[in-house]
Amino acid sequence: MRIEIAGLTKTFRGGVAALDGLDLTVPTGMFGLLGANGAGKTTLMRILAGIARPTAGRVTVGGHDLATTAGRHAVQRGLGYLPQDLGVYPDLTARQFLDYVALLKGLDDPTVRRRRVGELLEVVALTGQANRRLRGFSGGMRQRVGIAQALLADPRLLIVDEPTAGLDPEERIRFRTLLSQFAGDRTVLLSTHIVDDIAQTCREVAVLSRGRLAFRGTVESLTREAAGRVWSLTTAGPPPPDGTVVSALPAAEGGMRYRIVAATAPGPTAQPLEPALEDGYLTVAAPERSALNA
Ligand SMILES: Nc1ncnc2c1ncn2[C@@H]1O[C@H](COP(=O)(O)OP(=O)(O)OP(=O)(O)O)[C@@H](O)[C@H]1O
Repeated sequence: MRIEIAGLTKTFRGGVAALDGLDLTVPTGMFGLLGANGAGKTTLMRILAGIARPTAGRVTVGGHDLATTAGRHAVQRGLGYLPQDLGVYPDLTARQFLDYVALLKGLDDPTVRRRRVGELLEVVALTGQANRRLRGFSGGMRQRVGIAQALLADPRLLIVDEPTAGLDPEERIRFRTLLSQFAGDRTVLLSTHIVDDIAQTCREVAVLSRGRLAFRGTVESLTREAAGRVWSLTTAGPPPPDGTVVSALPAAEGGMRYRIVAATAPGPTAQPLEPALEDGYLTVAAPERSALNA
């Protein structure tokens, strides 16, 4: 299910342009969406889910135009959405909650519904906790309930907004593996701040910056954006003012060892390094600012 976005603009009251003439094509499979806080990721996802309306521009999902009521309904029938903050009813058990959402999604036949809920509890490895109230669930368990509710109607398009924020490493890995397994010939749009989640699951990625497309391409080509721009510099003094400090570690020989993304060597003793995805992301998303020196 291909998503075609052209000239997409969303301006909020007060003049904030959350999206500013965005052009983007999203193919079938897992697709990553990266961007700093406020870059416009959630706004884009809400528009794709039919919850928010654009100020200008055109979006089609699987050929259906989101500007029309018929188009929105067609998209919503094949859509699963896991928002940043999924409201759950704490007094319901996982099974009751999923049953309730399934009913809202039109799974009217109780036998079909029971079977589908049971299947999904199995998929997200919560069968053993199915009859516990959601109030006692950990963040990771709640996110798994969230993904189960998003998958109830077997969507062709799954939109997930920062699903791994706040999860411990084990839960994060489990969750992103689940998404990859689900993707197959469907479209999964994964928005996150966590560059590693994209590196481990997506072939292609887009980077949003201030409502515009800063990059679109393969994960490898985003990494290559930083080729020749990543440096290691050990110094007892402060980091150089130009460039973005990616990491700072105490050096064995004293002082600090900085990993720096900068167009030119940040000092005479700087050593070139192989770029990683995070370096590529910083090159396209924040070329003008340094993490430590901003
Ligand atoms: N309902 C709203 N009213 C006014 N401004 C809004 C509204 N929703 C979002 N914005 C603004 O639009 C911009 C983009 O916000 P958005 O939530 O889409 O970014 P984001 O990339 O999802 O950020 P985050 O990673 O923090 O969730 C921000 O400047 C935000 O303050």
